[in-house]
Amino acid sequence: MLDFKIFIVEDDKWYGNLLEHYLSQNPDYEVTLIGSGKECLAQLHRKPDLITIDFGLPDMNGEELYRKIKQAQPNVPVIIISAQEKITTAVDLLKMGAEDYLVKDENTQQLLWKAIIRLRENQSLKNEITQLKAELKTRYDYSISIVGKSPALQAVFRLIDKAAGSMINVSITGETGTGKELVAKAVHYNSARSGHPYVAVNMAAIPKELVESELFGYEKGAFTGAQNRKIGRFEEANGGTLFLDEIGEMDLNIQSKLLRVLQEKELIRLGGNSKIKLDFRLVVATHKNLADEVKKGNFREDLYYRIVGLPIALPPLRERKDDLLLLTQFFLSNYCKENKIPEIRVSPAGREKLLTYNYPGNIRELKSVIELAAVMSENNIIEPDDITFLSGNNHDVDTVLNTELTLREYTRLIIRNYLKRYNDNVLLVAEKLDIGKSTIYKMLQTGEIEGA
Ligand SMILES: Nc1ncnc2c1ncn2[C@@H]1O[C@H](COP(=O)(O)OP(=O)(O)OP(=O)(O)O)[C@@H](O)[C@H]1O
Repeated sequence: MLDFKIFIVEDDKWYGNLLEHYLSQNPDYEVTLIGSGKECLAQLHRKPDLITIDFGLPDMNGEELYRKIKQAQPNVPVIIISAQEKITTAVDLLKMGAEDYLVKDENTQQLLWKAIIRLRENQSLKNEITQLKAELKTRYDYSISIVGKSPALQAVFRLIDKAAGSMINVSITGETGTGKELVAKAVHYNSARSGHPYVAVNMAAIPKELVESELFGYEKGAFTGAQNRKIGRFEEANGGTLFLDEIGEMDLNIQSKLLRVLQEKELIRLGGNSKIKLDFRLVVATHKNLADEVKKGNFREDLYYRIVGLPIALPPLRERKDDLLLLTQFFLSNYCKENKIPEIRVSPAGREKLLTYNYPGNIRELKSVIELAAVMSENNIIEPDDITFLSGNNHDVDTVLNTELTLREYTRLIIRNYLKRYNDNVLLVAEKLDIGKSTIYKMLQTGEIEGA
């Protein structure tokens, strides 16, 4: 460990030597005794980790020296040691940011010893927090966490930059598992609001009757069971970003309340009467086409225009197959690192198989497929047999069409597939495909298709 440099500024030589001797018992401490304020300032270039100053120095008083030290080195901790017990002086210095204020008596050395230990513990916590914050930032440095080189994704990156650099609302659309939440986080953590909260609420996951209290919060006694005040999610996001996922699921009554909050930038908790000022950036996401929902009367038009802000549309994975192998590599290497196992590769035939599937669950599904394949693989190589597609539909539409079957054969393939999906329920399959049930029965009778 590097030595911890301590300056003791004390004009009483005997007392200074006492402190120096006492603190030097710790071999990690490099203690320097300094006799005056001026000399202390002259030595600051040595970058001490802590300075203790005697309040009553002959050349300048403790407060003046404190200010000068802080001007030169704002981050160095300073402990004041004083012969006088004037509370107001102590309070003033502590308010100005002094680390501690110790009164000279027979316990001073021990108190100082303890104060230094406390200080170092706090410093190591602070360092840890700074390091964690830096890590968090790289985690959301989207060029690392959002993988993809396809032109479609590059366009998304440019929009994330635009959104992060402004305060505009953002609306993200895309099928399930395309990375909507990842984009919302990237916008927040790269924006000027990154030091403030990021609050995510999934509208589809909150029971209807709880939505209002969850979003707006409530005062004690607002309704039966409201035993304490609860801060709502809007308020929690104050200063930061509120991410409303699946906004298309929000019911019309809540939509009008959200609109009011956005217009007035304030809310009243349920059962309360004081207005609370709000300031957050709204990011919404949906897998639905909101403009269509507006046409159908399911979504308020005025709210739609308020929230649409900067739209970011995420392409489905099947439309950017050039990213698929990159993502595969990314998930595989994460998997191996997390499980502390040697690198696993995908064989050329395995890669072919991965590329023929259409991934209705998009990147989330690819991740699960890859992790399962990694578990199933032998000798650190993923072969086609190790790969199982989760939706049970191994046929990418393009692949099926390229097989060039006859119409009769296509019909057979489709009916067989549906019967498998709906547990041989002929009536349901006939209804789903909008064909007569007798067509299916006939094919079953002649053995053209076989039931389960
Ligand atoms: N481009 C990408 N690079 C790396 N991982 C990604 C990428 N896109 C998505 N993922 C991963 O895929 C999973 C699903 O992403 P996310 O939850 O952001 O999708 P979503 O669109 O919000 O899904 P849903 O609509 O179902 O809520 C997550 O594990 C996420 O980390």
